Amino acid sequence: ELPHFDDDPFGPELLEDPHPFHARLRDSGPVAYLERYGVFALGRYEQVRAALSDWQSFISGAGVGLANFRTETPWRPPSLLLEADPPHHDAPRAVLTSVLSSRALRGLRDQWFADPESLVDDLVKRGGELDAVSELAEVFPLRVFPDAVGLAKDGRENLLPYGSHAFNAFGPRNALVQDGEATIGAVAEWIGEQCARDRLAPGGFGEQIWRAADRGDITAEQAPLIVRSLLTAGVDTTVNGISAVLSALARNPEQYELMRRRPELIRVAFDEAVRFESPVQTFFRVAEQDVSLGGTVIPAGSKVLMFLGSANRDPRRWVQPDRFDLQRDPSGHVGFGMGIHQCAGQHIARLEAEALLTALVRRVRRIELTGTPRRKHNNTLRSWGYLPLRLTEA
Ligand code: HEM
Ligand SMILES: O=C(O)c1ccc(C2CC2)cc1
Repeated sequence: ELPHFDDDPFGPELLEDPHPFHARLRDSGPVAYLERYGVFALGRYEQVRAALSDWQSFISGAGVGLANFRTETPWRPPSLLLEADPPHHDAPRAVLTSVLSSRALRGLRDQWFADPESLVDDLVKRGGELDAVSELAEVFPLRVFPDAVGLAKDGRENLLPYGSHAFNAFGPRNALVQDGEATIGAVAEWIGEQCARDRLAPGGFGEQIWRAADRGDITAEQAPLIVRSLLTAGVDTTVNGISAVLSALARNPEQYELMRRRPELIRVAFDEAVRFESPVQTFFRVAEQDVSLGGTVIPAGSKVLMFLGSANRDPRRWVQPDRFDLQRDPSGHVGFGMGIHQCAGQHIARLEAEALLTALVRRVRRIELTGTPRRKHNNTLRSWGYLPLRLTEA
């Protein structure tokens, strides 16, 4: 018998603390049904990974939020990657894979590693007390990533509000979405303008996407939408990934010590934080045809909600999943997704985190919480709004 839940995963209680619900969902069975939204729910690693990998049965082209694009008008033209299936997905994906490849990022490594050194130096000299969200996690990505895309200097304050709204819009049209709708018009207009070729600095990721259109790899109509993907997915995610790793290190000082002794663990630390916190908590799919999963037949046309955050803490897959542990191997986590839609920007995210953590371990002996952190609620992002820390000089 299919377990039914009337919990609201997009309500304030579960956005504040999803873990008890995730445990009930996982323990209820491989597939469940959320009555409030009329969608199927996957909480276990095995089924989330299966749905992410089977893109023919679980499609993205009808939207990866609650809205079904077959019956509802999207709030913005659909993404050519995230909200597309093969074959339409193929060319835009190939272009971004090439533009954002780890080889392509080698040129950025030196300047991205230099930037946070001055930032951390200033914070430590100032006594090391800070709100790590507003003074670190929201600062560093917004200094390096827009430059790498080739954005103009002014108007960048639109990037975080745009991303927050886009991530809220994957959920139901609750208060979080309605609050964003009041101001998103001007913000979305600014974002759209920045995707035009003449706004993008030569050599940046944006202009490289336009050059792919010159080569005929994609069309000139597709180019600005692919740039829009970078602006939508490239900022809020890394801000929350960085907050997540700083929060985890502050709560586990012995892990920070270990990372200082063994800097090769820096890259593990970020992926372990992405597994542990799952900055991107959920995504939907639509069943293309009747599909059997975990002993349940999911009828064609159904929306399926994948709880990435729950899968990343499934004790059926992870030993002591609720521990932030730099000596585990976090590979295989679904925090960046899995399969053909797996995060196209994961190398960017890892490089930003590696740069910041490298600057920290050099200058800071200890990171500790100095107050009560506060969450920032979003329908899709797991996010800190306030993270009071003290950085003790090494
Ligand atoms: C900690 C940081 C990040 C996290 C946790 C994250 C998470 C994810 C996840 C879960 C997906 C899969 C979506 C799905 O399966 O429907 C995804 C896809 C994607 N991400 Fe990331 N992401 C991060 C950073 C970035 C950055 C920095 C960029 C761009 C520079 C980016 C661009 C994209 C794009 C374009 C896709 C769609 C790929 C496709 O559909 O083929 N992401 N990301
Ligand atoms: O293509 C896009 O616009 C896009 C928007 C949001 C994401 C989330 C998963 C990081 C990915 C892509």
